[in-house]
Amino acid sequence: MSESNVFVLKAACDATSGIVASVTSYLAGLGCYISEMHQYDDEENQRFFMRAVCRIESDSTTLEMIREGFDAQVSEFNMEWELFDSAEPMRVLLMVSKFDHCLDDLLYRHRKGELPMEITAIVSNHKDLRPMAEREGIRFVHLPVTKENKPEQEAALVQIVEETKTDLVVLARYMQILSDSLCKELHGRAINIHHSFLPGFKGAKPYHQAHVRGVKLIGATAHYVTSDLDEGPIIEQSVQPVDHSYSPERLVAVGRDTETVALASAVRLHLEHRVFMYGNKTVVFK
Ligand SMILES: Nc1nc2c(c(=O)[nH]1)N[C@@H](CN(C=O)c1ccc(C(=O)N[C@@H](CCC(=O)O)C(=O)O)cc1)CN2
Repeated sequence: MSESNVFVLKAACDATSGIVASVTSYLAGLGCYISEMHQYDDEENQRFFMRAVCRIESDSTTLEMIREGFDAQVSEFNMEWELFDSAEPMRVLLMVSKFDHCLDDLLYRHRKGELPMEITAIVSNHKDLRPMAEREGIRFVHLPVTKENKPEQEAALVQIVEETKTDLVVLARYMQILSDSLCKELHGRAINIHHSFLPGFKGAKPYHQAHVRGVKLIGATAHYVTSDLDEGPIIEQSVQPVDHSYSPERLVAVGRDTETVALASAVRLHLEHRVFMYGNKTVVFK
């Protein structure tokens, strides 16, 4: 794929002075124009984060050259960094069970060009949504999961992730709990949508819990998947006001909207390299 002249730099290191000056002078020296820049200094943990969108304006500079010289430039900072070519959309595998609203929404936004991604496959533990995938001309893989075949089916999923060079797995209402080993394999590259405003109402039936509790707000939470169910670093949340007159069914209907909004936003933020995982939290440059 042709290299574009636009790239995104993500970097993090222990906080100290001179980081921004060192990075921006290096990029300017190579004829790069910085069109967008965010930085955050976590004073509590002395950790520094930055994201820059840059355009190469020099004909003699390539992204590979920038990568090759970067470590030497920032060696004093022991920096974790990555450069992403904006012409290379992330490769994304979507997982779903029976509820179709999040998958449908992501496919619509992708069709409208809102989500810069290559969809590598749609994987489901049920056959119900195969027609939705086929309508879009996307490979559909049915991997039914039982307690007995879970390791085998998860191994099949990992093989698909590897053979399709998938960068990100999105659990768009996939209702099976991923094993610890799969969570480790997909660390930092699997996003789940939980149908409640975490930390409230974990587990498979949050709307009924919300109704019983009589909440006045319901919502959804998009988070990175970890072995601890519904405990992963939160990327995005969305809420809607409700009241005593809402039946569980109406709560589910309103909840669907919060799920699609939260998940689409979280996926877009990840695709645009705007999210840093940091302990069990995130830093997000919107
Ligand atoms: N390792 C993780 N796996 C998954 C997570 C996660 O946070 N960590 N999130 C879930 C999604 N989810 C809530 O958002 C969720 C899905 C399913 C269940 C559950 O209890 N499932 C039962 C089976 C239900 C069924 O077959 O329909 C189970 O797996 O025994 C709880 C929460 C996705 N995976």
